Amino acid sequence: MSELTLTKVSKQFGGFRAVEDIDLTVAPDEVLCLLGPSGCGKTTTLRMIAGLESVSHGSVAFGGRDLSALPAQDRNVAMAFQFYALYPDLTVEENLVFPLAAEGLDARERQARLDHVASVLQLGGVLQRRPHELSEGEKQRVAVGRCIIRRPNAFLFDEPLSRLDVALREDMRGSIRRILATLNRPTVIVTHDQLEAMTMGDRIAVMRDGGIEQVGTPQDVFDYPDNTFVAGFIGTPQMTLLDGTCLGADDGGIVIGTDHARWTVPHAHFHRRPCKGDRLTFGFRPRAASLEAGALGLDGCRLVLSEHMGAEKLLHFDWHGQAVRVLTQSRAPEVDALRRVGVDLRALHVFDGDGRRLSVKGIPQ
Ligand SMILES: Nc1ncnc2c1ncn2[C@@H]1O[C@H](COP(=O)(O)OP(=O)(O)OP(=O)(O)O)[C@@H](O)[C@H]1O
Repeated sequence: MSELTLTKVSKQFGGFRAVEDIDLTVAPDEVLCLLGPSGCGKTTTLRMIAGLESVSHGSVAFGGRDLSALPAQDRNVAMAFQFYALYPDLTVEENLVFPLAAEGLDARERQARLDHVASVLQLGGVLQRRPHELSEGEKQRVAVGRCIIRRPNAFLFDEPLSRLDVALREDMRGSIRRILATLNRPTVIVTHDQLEAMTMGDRIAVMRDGGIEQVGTPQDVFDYPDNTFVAGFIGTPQMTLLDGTCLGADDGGIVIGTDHARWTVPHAHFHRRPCKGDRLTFGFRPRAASLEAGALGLDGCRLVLSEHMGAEKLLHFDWHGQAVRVLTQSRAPEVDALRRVGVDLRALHVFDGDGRRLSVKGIPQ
């Protein structure tokens, strides 16, 4: 099976550049999630892969063969905007084999494909039912079946689970993931839901303003965001990001801080060392911060708001005009109470003045 490759792909709508110079490779056995805020170019990228939108520059290729000039129907790519869209008057079986109508397959091959899809998706018991007689999960599986029965070169999904309620979404994330793993075709899923991207993607491409900010495994993108955009976008609750500067160096390492605090961070923490006077951004996840001691201490944090999040509380502090978030199981202080927030140095992310990561990968989280 062939990999999907995008090389320097751009899309121009009149004077507006919706997608700019995107490079991506999706392996045959891989699920890649395009994740990003509204309007960043995810759907446009997917439509260019499908051939529903022409590329302004660059190429889309399968197994090294450039398909950029081919119309959608000649690309043999399955695109599902939603996993829904079943024909209400047809049975499950008829819905499933419908996409094969134009393929000119003989009856035996059609039956073999149907049997395979019904067994992979566990639909054998409902083949003679109509959509209104199905549960939501079964409808979803039929819709997936309609995509996979054609055995396309690649699968493209746009916000596949967005119409489902929360419980079903959770359930379907797992089952679709398992189904996709058996298909051995490059798969691209567009989503603005990071949990969906984290759970369904082998890798995530984080997009912003038509470009790709970072591509990596869910773990990598979460643990080692390349820049402050990815750091702030990935992870709920959001990473705390504080403005500061490099104050110089001493025997222990690089001294970083603000007007209100200074900390020495060992040289080994940096893959690129900042210079004295450089603007920096420091980041840490709310779960890595606590009201106990930590090498990196923020004295005088004033509690603004405490939110219950099940077993934990999310505490919103104001630290000299900067927002600091702490996720804790401890009792919340009173509003306006002053507390010291502590952060383990190993959990500290440091970015330069342009928002690019300076701290090394490999710091235990
Ligand atoms: N046919 C078009 N003509 C002009 N501009 C377009 C066209 N299609 C998309 N755009 C613009 O291109 C940008 C990217 O759109 P796109 O739909 O790819 O974003 P998206 O990341 O999928 O967003 P969402 O999550 O809201 O669907 C947006 O600013 C959009 O308004």
